[in-house]
Amino acid sequence: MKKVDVFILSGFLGSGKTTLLRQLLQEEKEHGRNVGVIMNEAGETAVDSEVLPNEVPLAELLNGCVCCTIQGQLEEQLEEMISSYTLDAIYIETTGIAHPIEVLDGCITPSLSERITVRSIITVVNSKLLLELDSLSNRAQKLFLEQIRHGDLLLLNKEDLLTEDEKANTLMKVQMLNEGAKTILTTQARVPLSYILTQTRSRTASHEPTHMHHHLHIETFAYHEDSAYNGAKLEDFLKSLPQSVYRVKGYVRLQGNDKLYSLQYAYGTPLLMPVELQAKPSLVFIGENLQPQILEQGLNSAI
Ligand SMILES: Nc1nc2c(ncn2[C@@H]2O[C@H](COP(=O)(O)OP(=O)(O)OP(=O)(O)O)[C@@H](O)[C@H]2O)c(=O)[nH]1
Repeated sequence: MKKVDVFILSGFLGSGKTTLLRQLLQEEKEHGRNVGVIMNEAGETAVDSEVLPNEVPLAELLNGCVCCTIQGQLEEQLEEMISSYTLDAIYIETTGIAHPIEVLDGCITPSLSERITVRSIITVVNSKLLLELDSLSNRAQKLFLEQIRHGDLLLLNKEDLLTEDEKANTLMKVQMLNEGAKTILTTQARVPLSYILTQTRSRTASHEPTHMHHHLHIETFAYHEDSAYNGAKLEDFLKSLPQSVYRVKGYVRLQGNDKLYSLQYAYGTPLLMPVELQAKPSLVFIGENLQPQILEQGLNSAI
C-alpha cells in the first residue's frame, strides 16, 4: 500500500499556519489531489477549521495540545483518516503552543510507521515577533525558538511588516538557530505547493525497518518481535540506552504470562504496563544517530 505523506504545520500562535493551510488546500484541489486535515486547537471549539473547504476530510483535536494531552488521539485520527479515505497527503495543523517534536512523536507509532511518511515539519515564523522576542515570557520565547530549531522548512512570514534591515536580521537569526533548514521570507505565508512537495528526505536502504528522518535530524527505528522478553533484562537494556535515544514506545510480551504490555521510555525512565489490547508486539525508537544493529542486539539479549 502506498504511504501517505504527512506534513506538520508548526509555528507560534498567530504566525500564519491557517493562512498557509488554506492556500495549500486550494492549490492541492487545483491539482486534483486528495488531502486530509487534522487540526489541533487548544480550545473546546474549532475555530480555524470553520474556514476550511467542506469537501476536505477533517479531524479535529480539541481542548488540549496535541503534544501533551491528546497525543494518543492524534494516532487514532491518523489511523481513521487513512483507513476511511484514499489520500495523497495529510496536513496536521498544530496549536501555536505545540512542540513540533512531540507532534512528530505522536505520528511515529509502530502501527503508523508502515502507512505514513512524515515528509517535513514546516514552521511558520512570525518574523516581526522574532525581532521582539523580549515581549514574550521566558517559556514562550523558548518554545518559539524550539519551533524554529526543529523546522525542516522555515517560512519567515509577515515580511510585509519588516524593513530591509530587519529582513536581513531575521534571516541571520534563524540561520544561527537552524542552519540546516530551508528558509524563505513570505507574506501571507505564500509559498508554492510545488516547493512544499519537493521537500525530500534521504532514506537508508541498508536496514529495512529503519525509517530515517534526516531532514528532521531525528531517526526512527521500528522493530517487531513476537518472542517474550525477560522484564528485568529489558528494563536494564532500556536504562543503558544513550541520551541520544529520546523515546521508545510500543508493545511487547513478557515471560511468565500471556499479556501484552505497553512500553514507554522517555528521558532514561522505562515504564511497562499490562494492557487489554489486540496489538501486534512492536517497538519504535526515536532519537539521533540511532544504531539499529546495536539496538537489535540489546533487545535480543533480553529475550
Ligand atoms: N501583516 C501580515 N499579517 C498576516 C500575514 N500572514 C498572516 N497574517 C495574519 O495574521 C493573523 C493570524 O494568522 P493565522 O493564519 O490565523 O495564524 P495561525 O498561526 O493559524 O494562528 P493560531 O491558530 O492562533 O496559532 C491573521 O489575521 C492573518 O491574516 C502576513 O504575512 N502579514
